[in-house]
Amino acid sequence: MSESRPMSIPVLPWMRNPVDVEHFNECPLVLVPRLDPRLAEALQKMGITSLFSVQVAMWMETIGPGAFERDICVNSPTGSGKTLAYALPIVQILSTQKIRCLRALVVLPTRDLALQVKEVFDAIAPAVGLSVGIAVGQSFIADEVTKLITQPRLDMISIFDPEDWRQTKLQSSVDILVATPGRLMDHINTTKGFSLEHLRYLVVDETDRLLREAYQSWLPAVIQLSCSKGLSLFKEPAIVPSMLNSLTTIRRVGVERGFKDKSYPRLVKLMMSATLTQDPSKLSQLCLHHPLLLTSGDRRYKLPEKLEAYKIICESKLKPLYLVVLLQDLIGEKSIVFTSSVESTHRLSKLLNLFGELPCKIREYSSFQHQFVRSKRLKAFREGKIEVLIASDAMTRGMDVEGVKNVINYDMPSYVKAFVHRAGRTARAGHKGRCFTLLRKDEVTLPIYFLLLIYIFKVYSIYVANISLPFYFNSTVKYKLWSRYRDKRIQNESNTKGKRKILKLRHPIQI
Ligand SMILES: Nc1ncnc2c1ncn2[C@@H]1O[C@H](COP(=O)(O)OP(=O)(O)OP(=O)(O)O)[C@@H](O)[C@H]1O
Repeated sequence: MSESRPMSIPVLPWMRNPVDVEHFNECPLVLVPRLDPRLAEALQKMGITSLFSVQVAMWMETIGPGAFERDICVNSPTGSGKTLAYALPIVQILSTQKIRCLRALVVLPTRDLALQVKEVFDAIAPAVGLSVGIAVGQSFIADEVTKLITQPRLDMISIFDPEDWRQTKLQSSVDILVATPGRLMDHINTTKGFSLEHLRYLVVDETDRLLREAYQSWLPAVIQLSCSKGLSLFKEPAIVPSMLNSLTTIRRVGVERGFKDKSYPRLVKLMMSATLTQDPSKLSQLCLHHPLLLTSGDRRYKLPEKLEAYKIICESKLKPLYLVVLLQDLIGEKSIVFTSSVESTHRLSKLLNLFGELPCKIREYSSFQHQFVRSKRLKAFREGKIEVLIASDAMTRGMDVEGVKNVINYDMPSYVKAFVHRAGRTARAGHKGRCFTLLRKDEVTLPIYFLLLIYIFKVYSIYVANISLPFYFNSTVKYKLWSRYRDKRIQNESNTKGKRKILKLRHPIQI
């Protein structure tokens, strides 16, 4: 898809020698060393028969010789299986200690994403006797408290003594908690018995987005509350070389320069994103210990292997018509149409439904709707009852919907990251997918001085978190001619009802 280019932007020292997960081949479950048979069975029930590269690499750095010694940052493409890459080793290692208390916390930016990740944990954790909880906004906190904290049992005849109640140490009834930052802080500040003192693993999924958005400083609170001085409640099982059998790790085992004799914090941090930030000021908030970076290939952002990217050049005022023609051609396939804002999502959805000629169900998915409506629409989209979702960027990062064949950028994303996450809603888990981007002429050919400016900025800047899409698009994303559209013409016909006005294009649609 894109030629490889060495990282030319100065980055933190530990980011300069990443482990390339592409060194690890996909590994059948039967060959995954030390995988708990009960987990293997649970994975097979999910239809999973082998682990992807990033999952194998994570396994080596956690269950293998890496032995969770270091904090791990994963920057691997969308749809490459990052969720299971962290969920599997955490569930396996927690299952080796028979004790019920909150030991793993997974934080995600949105409620829908948290619900999606909880489903993955629910599919594997119970198989090894672990309990998973959820803490997300827009649901009753009281309901969550009853599920997260073991309330002392008061039998019918005992006389209730408030002193007794206070003496009874409220216990966590979950081992793993999946949460959004806002609701997590609610529990930290108000829920009796909610404690992070035994926390061992902190996963920050969609790290760059979470670090960009300030949420009542949840991160320092979690790090501070979980680093209790006391000895850890439980010791990790010592790993003797014989247990490692075929487990290998790309990097040298053992502590590298600068970390000798440093005590290992109990809290292991796992950072996951397809567009991991390189901003030192943001990464410093994580207080990473001896961090290891896992990437895929040597490009900063990588699109899924089987993604086909197309651009359609058209005038702004004709965009709705081009979109209609495109959707007519993609009938029967699940598509997500992205716009640049919640308002334009709302307008475009209204317009397409007013048009009424498209034989497919089109719905809006944005923060204009209440969470309940959004969850219902997402469920209908997963089930195929809705074929086209008109969405804004905020709603879809990380969203994993099986069978999405097409992503259409109705408005050009302003940053490469947005393009990567939008396009990443398709071509997931090694499947094929297509990404169409409607561009105006001026959005395609950047004035030469602007290209020069970007180049200079890239060469001398400390880090270029977001370069503008046209430059990236033209210089790296290869696109193919969408032949079916090359000689497509839209006839100029307006019917009496005025419902439909199709303009004749002065020239065939150029791609
Ligand atoms: N080993 C596997 N074998 C088959 N399918 C898998 C495997 N691991 C994950 N998947 C599937 O791949 C899809 C993408 O997984 P996941 O959502 O974890 O990707 P991701 O890297 O987190 O993507 P994003 O960056 O968009 O969040 C999911 O539908 C998941 O069920």
